[in-house]
Amino acid sequence: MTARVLSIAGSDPSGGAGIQADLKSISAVGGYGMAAITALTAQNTRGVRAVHVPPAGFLAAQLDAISDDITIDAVKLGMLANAEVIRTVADWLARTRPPIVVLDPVMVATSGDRLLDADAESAMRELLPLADLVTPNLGELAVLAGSGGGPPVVATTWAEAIAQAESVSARYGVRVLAKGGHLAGDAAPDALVDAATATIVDFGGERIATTATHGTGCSLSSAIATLAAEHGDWPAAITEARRWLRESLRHGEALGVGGGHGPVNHFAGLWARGGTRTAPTPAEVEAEWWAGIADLRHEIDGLPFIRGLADGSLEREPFLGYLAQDAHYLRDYARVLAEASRLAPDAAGQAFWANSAHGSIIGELELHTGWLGPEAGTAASAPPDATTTAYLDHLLASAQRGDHAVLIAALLPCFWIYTDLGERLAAGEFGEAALDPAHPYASWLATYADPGFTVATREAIGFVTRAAAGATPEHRERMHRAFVASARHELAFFAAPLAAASATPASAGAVTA
Ligand SMILES: Nc1ncnc2c1ncn2[C@@H]1O[C@H](COP(=O)(O)OP(=O)(O)O)[C@@H](O)[C@H]1O
Ligand SMILES: Cc1ncc(COP(=O)(O)O)c(N)n1
Repeated sequence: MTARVLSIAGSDPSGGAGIQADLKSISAVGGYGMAAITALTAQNTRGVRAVHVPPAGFLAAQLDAISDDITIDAVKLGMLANAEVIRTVADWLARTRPPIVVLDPVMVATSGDRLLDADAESAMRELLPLADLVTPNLGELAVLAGSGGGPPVVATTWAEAIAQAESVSARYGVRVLAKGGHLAGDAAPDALVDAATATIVDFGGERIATTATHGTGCSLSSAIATLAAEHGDWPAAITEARRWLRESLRHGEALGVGGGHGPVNHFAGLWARGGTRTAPTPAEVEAEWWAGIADLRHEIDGLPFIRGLADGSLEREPFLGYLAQDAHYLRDYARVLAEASRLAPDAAGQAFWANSAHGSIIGELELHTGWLGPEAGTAASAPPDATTTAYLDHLLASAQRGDHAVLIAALLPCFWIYTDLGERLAAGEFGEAALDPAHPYASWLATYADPGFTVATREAIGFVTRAAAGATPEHRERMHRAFVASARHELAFFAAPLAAASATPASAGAVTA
């Protein structure tokens, strides 16, 4: 299930920190993001120019509006601005008890500007026990570890930072993620410290050379809240959030946002892995693929073979020659359908393609006991011609490559084009003669319009278009190419019987797999 995550934080109009960063981070790691705004800042990558804190009552109204309606799986707390805001949030937390609360105790921006009133630090301490995890940077950790008496002593070594985190964890009964982003040196370690279980989990990592560190704390805490809701395990959530943040940090500068500390690229990984491209629905694939072979279908409709078949004027010799090639075709088509069954990813597909293989070989046998019986003569015993061989080679090669989705795309035109032709012949679209019981090929035309075949074709279209809709764009394109190649072979196949008598259509000569 998608974690529903609420950020309660300030707004950064430059989009790198605050709720803007939170929503991007929650989305990037797979959550549904919500945001209740505590404060508005006027800031960019260089610094904070002004802060406006709306009345706390309005924050309470935002929070209640959400919790009255929506199940919240995790809360991330960011900039809380002042003591009144903190108390409003604390009240709401005490009433609603969200299952996961991650507190990023934002006090000072990367630029050095204050984001929390100095007199609100004690209110922040009261909030700590309501959190499951607090994620201070070194400066914030020093404030929380201090007594509030003298000035905070910021850790200069990682060992000092861990010691401060242990004392904060023990004093406030909260897990602490100490963050080493502001440490001097080549390392940027973090550590999860839990005094209750006396455990420290270290997350090592070299420092990434970049100026794009605006909003790293916001982004990390939001990602951890989301992933903790999903995993139910803190170290696993932190490990994954850090891996994602580090990938995003590496691509921040390339965004070219601002002249100061720029944002990380929250979606760098998703974009690189194809995340910006939308997927068509199966119905859209069906419409696009069918429209894409409209010219080929139109050419098939106009072939002398199809016209002669429809009006009954087609000579017996080329008709039987066509059936003989069809018999050769069906025999190998059945083998390729069987291979599609073997490669099918699920039982439904396995059953469908096996059943189709059976139907195809039965069709071939019926041709021999019927039209191509012993009295049919020489046309019926012709070996596979070049057109039949080329079509079968395309299908057999698709089977050999072992990609089920591409294979069933190659198999589809034979279902689809035949069914469409059969339905339109039976509807009289090619003239009334095709409906005459005295038509010389009446029984053959009837097999085209077989309702069972129509049902199978609908199913085949469903299997192929669902696979295409779920495929990557590249994979879908390979499927489409195999589909179009087969449609071209269909045209050539219908053109071949009369190819000697009439000119070969231009596109039928240009068949490529
Ligand atoms: N240059 C960097 N290279 C790698 N990780 C970094 C770098 N800067 C910050 N981080 C990581 O970003 C997260 C935020 O850390 P930090 O900068 O310490 O907090 P904040 O953004 O709250 O000031 C931590 O996981 C930290 O390790
Ligand atoms: C609204 C808002 N919230 C938080 C931060 C801190 O982010 P960082 O310390 O990573 O710059 C910020 N700059 N603005």
